[in-house]
Amino acid sequence: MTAQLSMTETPAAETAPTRGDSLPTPQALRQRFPVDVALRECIQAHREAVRDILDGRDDRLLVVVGPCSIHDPQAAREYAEHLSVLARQVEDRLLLVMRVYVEKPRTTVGWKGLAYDPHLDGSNDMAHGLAASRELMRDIAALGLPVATELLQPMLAPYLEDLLAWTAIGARTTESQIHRELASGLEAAVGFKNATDGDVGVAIDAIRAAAHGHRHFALDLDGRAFMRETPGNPYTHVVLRGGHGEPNYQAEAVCACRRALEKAGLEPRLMVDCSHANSRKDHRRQSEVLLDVLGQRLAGDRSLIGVMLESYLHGGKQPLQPGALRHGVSITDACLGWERTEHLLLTVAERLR
Ligand SMILES: O=C[C@H](O)[C@H](O)COP(=O)(O)O
Ligand SMILES: C=C(OP(=O)(O)O)C(=O)O
Repeated sequence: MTAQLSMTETPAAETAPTRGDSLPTPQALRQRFPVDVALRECIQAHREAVRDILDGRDDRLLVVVGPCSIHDPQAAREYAEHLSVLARQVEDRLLLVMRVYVEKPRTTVGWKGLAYDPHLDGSNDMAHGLAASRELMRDIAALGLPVATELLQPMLAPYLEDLLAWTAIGARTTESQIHRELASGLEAAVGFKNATDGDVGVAIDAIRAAAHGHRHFALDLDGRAFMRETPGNPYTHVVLRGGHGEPNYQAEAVCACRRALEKAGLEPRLMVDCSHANSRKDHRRQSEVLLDVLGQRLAGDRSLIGVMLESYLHGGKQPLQPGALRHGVSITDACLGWERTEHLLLTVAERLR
């Protein structure tokens, strides 16, 4: 049995946190990778376009598409080049927004993303990771592509939020008050995933919480703690991602979600994530999910405002073995390859015409 320690007996090693390297402030990185007036207007236009879809003023389908995670900024740039060409080809029916996910929530432990460990070797060079993340997002926005990410660590928001057109709060954090507060102050629209066990109620609660103004603990652009006052974010929606291996993209589940939103007095608008439990983690099944959702939409369900796809230059995934990585293949969840993605989105756009 372990004896209880009194406060004075607590060993120093247990109380003193380990200090690592200091990090640049959000302001320093914003100065290093600035957003000029033209780009600010472009990002503003991207946000407006997403809001118009959420408000039903624009009947295009919102498509959040891109790698499960970014581990190689060069490959992500290549992907963005392809996507920006496709975005123009389908822009009459689809609004393509690129997933630029630089943080990954893990079920237990694992690589946590470009912002944390950009060299993929456990060195956790976060100063470089933050810079690489901001620079990449800025370059992608400058290509004319709206940028989406999942905000996981609230301290990262001030480094990136001025670049975002759409943000996810993930299945593991939708129930977190801290993430709902964060969402309430974002200018980008926010999709709240249902929980990993499939519970959609927590995402509906999150929408209500984020619509409210909050006062919460935050860091300002100079890295100082302050009390942040948020106006509340009316541009939020549910993202159905399935749960515990069971999908929830079929008409019955979509209808149940729509009814639950209406019952709560909320706008019935939702996105389907074609990956994760909806594809039963088999990337090839994302096409099947997307085509089913398209069928529901064509049958008249206008609450389905968008879809999410995990897609990269090449299909599948690979283990993280530094030095032996294949170019453009995911090191987290398996993705559709570019050719299949392009064919699928051209088909969807055509059918929506
Ligand atoms: O989208 C990515 C993963 O599903 C999520 O980050 C959890 O990953 P893990 O279960 O491999 O840790
Ligand atoms: C982690 C993700 O999804 P979820 O939160 O649904 O697991 C993701 O989209 O990368």
